[in-house]
Amino acid sequence: MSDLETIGVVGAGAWGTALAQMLASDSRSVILWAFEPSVVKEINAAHRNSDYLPSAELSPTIHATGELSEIAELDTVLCVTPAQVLGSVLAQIPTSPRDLVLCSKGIEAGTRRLMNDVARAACPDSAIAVLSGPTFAHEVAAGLPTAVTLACEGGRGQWDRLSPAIARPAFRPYYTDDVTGAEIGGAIKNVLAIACGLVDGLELGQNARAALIARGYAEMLRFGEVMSARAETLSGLCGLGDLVLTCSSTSSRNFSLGKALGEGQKAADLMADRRTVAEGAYTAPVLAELANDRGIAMPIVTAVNAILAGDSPREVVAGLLARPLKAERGE
Ligand SMILES: NC(=O)C1=CN([C@@H]2O[C@H](COP(=O)(O)OP(=O)(O)OC[C@H]3O[C@@H](n4cnc5c(N)ncnc54)[C@H](O)[C@@H]3O)[C@@H](O)[C@H]2O)C=CC1
Ligand SMILES: O=C(CO)COP(=O)(O)O
Repeated sequence: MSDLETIGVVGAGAWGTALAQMLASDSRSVILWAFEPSVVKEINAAHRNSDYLPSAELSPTIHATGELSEIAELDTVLCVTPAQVLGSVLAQIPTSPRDLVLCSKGIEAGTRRLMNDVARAACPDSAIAVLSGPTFAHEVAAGLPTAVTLACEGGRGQWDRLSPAIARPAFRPYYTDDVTGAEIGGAIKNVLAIACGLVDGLELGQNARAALIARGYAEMLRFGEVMSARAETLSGLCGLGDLVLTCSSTSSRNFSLGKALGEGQKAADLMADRRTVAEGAYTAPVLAELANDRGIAMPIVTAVNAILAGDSPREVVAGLLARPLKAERGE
């Protein structure tokens, strides 16, 4: 048995399972909470999670559980549930872990809260950090080189505790204390990835995709400024880095959702009975509402939201292209 700190991971979808595998790569114990009893059983019996991360043979030092009380006693807990259920899952943890590292990417519908606000309300005694960046789960589970932003609200002191627990030779966190910026980058890029998938599905070409990435990034910067995120954070791994990854690959569930919409499938059909999460579909409506209320110009986010609500992709794109010409920056 290793004498390294045991780390908790809440959520055994693709990303929670991949993070558990990465953390266990130095033979430390990881306790992984799963929502479905069948997933707990399979991880403990066969070291596999065939529902959510079929590519990986998991480390035997990963112990799965369905009891959140097993996690509550640990000092370091990574939270990797879908964004819309983070609050309800954390509310069931009996005590506040010392450090909660948030890895979900989204904005809570209804309350319009970022994940750090959701977590702080549920676990007021925990110090919050955000781990976000360009990270396809199957690549991290395979040990491929990956870099992330680790935003620590507790500043350098929290970073000094967390970075040795989380960094591995092929997994490099970079420090910031801009928790809001780290969260905004991850939430918005999912919506923009749907837009880039739409461009692919509609066969609008690679120029259009590059234009969407650049103009989408301008929307991210405008939103970030109003929310007091730092532009330098959004230019890093958790913003531009993740935008480039997810806007360029069908490995992204959000990109694939957009592509299917562009090819003519209906959003309601694509979302029905979906087991894996495409967070951008939940973030788009709340982000469009926030942008509208605060007077932030976010035409691409608004367009994605309209298409998810059933509008014709071709008509929405025609509307985007017909907008008045303007300066590239500053309006
Ligand atoms: N998959 C990836 O490559 C990455 C995902 N993320 C983020 O991580 C978060 C989780 O995504 P994935 O691990 O990919 O999930 P997933 O799409 O692989 O699986 C869905 C997860 O939701 C859980 N779930 C469903 N209903 C639930 C409920 N009522 N209560 C609690 N859990 C429930 C399932 O047990 C499963 O763990 C998302 O916010 C996503 O944006 C972030 C970086 C990379
Ligand atoms: O966030 C991700 C990679 O950084 C995963 O993207 P998707 O959720 O679109 O698959």
